Amino acid sequence: MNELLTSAQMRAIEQAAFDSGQATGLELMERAGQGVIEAMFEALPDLAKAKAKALILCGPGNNGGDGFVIARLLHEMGWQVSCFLYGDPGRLQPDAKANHDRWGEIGAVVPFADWHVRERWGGAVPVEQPPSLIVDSLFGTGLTRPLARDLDEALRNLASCLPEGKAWRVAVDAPSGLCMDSGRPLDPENDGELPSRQDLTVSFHRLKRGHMLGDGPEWCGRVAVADIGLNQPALRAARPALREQLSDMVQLAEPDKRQLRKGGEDYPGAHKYDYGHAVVLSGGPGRTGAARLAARAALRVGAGLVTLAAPAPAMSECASQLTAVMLTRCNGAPDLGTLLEDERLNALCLGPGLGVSAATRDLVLTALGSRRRCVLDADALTAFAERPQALFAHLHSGVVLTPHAGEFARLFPDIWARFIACPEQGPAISKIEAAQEAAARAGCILLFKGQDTVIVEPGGRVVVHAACYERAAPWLATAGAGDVLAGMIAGLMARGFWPVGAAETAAWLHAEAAISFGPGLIAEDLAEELPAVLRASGV
Ligand SMILES: NC(=O)C1=CN([C@@H]2O[C@H](COP(=O)(O)OP(=O)(O)OC[C@H]3O[C@@H](n4cnc5c(N)ncnc54)[C@H](O)[C@@H]3O)[C@@H](O)[C@H]2O)[C@@H](O)CC1
Ligand SMILES: Nc1ncnc2c1ncn2[C@@H]1O[C@H](COP(=O)(O)OP(=O)(O)O)[C@@H](O)[C@H]1O
Ligand SMILES: [K+]
Repeated sequence: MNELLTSAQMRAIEQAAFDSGQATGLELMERAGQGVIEAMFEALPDLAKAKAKALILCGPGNNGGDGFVIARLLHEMGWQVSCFLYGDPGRLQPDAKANHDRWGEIGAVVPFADWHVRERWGGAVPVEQPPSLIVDSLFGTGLTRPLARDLDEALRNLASCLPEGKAWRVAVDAPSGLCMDSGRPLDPENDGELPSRQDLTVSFHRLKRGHMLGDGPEWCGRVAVADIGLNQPALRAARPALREQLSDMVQLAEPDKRQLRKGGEDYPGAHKYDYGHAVVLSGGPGRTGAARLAARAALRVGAGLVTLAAPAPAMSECASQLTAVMLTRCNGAPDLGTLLEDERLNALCLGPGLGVSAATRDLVLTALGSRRRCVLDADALTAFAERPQALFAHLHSGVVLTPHAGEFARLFPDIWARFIACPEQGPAISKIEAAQEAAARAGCILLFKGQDTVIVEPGGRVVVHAACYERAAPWLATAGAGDVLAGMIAGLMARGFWPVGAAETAAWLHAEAAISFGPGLIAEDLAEELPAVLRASGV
């Protein structure tokens, strides 16, 4: 249930269900409509108390078909329902047509040409009372191009007649106009501003990528997933073609709680060296804070030992601030080489506060040459902005790069340019494809930061940590939060986590610590919140 589907994967699952006789299209559509009704009354309890008047906007595809089911079911519950169709009833697909006709026995279907939004609900003389619920059943996973100008205008009119808060807005599967593979509005004319925000978006079977990535969460409002009775494991087992289509399934990040636990049945009498020894490289005087944040986080996440390696002039500054974290001198790449002769030092973190310089590049290349597991963040990335290839040539599968958007743009300018170009058709390139292409080029694990953090292992696991909806943690947008994340990944790698697993668990813990601490969070609080988070998650 922790998967994010593409539109094509959802269609493939649906097709496998038809082919295997698990369900018919009409059955799925009925369950979808029922699922929206149940989800919306559960998620929006005030809706039941509202004036029972609904406006259902149906589109030309199966998303519109779901809308006709919703219209009928709401009518059966005693709601007063108006149903509108954008599209030609004669060209509806059979299932949508069947539900259109069933609704037609109950009420009218107003064609788009007769919407006249302003005359109906706006201006000084409303001919009808406004609805308390607007259901967006125009386009779902089938959207491949921007909304037509006339439809877009009508929806914007409607939004201005019935602004947010005047009526509940529920989207069926997707807010119309949003590319569900990327979470990016297909809306070049309006700078990605869709006509309206939804209060709730009800997805079917699983979440789609667009619900969690990019601007998706902003336009979806909240999300619920309706079970429409598709047995994915059974379909997957029975249909080799489907297995293939679902092989690159993206997962939502989860912590590896078993591996996070210290001691326990597998390992009751472990020694501190059994949990590894992480080394964090520090910048010079006045620039040691970032590395200290990372080092403390590495220790809190459970590395057995953590050493901060600082240049001689910064030693006293560091010494005055450190207790459990150890300190050693490292005046540059040769010193790091000597330090790494101790094979117990098994995970490295370079970048926070290190400075953008040739010295940083030398440190990075020495670290990479040692083949230790390694996190490269911040300045360790920016130092290679002029010649990213000089970095990529030395990366290996034990390395995790943790760029934010600015660092990503410096290392992968061509991918970045394609990623930020305003999409005119779907499926638009998503942060997942951008990260996959970058990770393949770099040849190591890539954690692309942001509210939607994407973690990619080249040719392997793809994980998304989306800090949205109930996992929103806007307080993480604070200086030093990224340094803490880098330290946590290094600490987990020291403990023996595989790099991609370390990145996934760290991304989850990092956000969880922010959620647990709440507003007012600063970077120092993140590591200090970890014990509470670990305890609460049963570690
Ligand atoms: N896949 C499944 O398993 C299920 C799908 N269902 C519904 O079916 C929807 C997908 O249906 P469809 O594939 O028919 O697609 P949509 O109903 O989302 O879109 C209809 C069609 O419009 C065309 N189109 C795309 N962008 C357009 C634009 N901007 N302007 C005008 N036309 C445009 C496309 O040809 C597209 O196929 C889902 O979102 C969901 O609501 C549900 O009935 C339940 C089961
Ligand atoms: N609005 C947000 N919601 C959730 N997480 C966020 C948000 N903004 C930033 N983050 C997270 O906070 C961290 C910030 O890292 P970074 O940009 O490197 O900051 P710094 O360099 O100051 O440490 C990243 O892990 C990022 O994913
Ligand atoms: K929709």
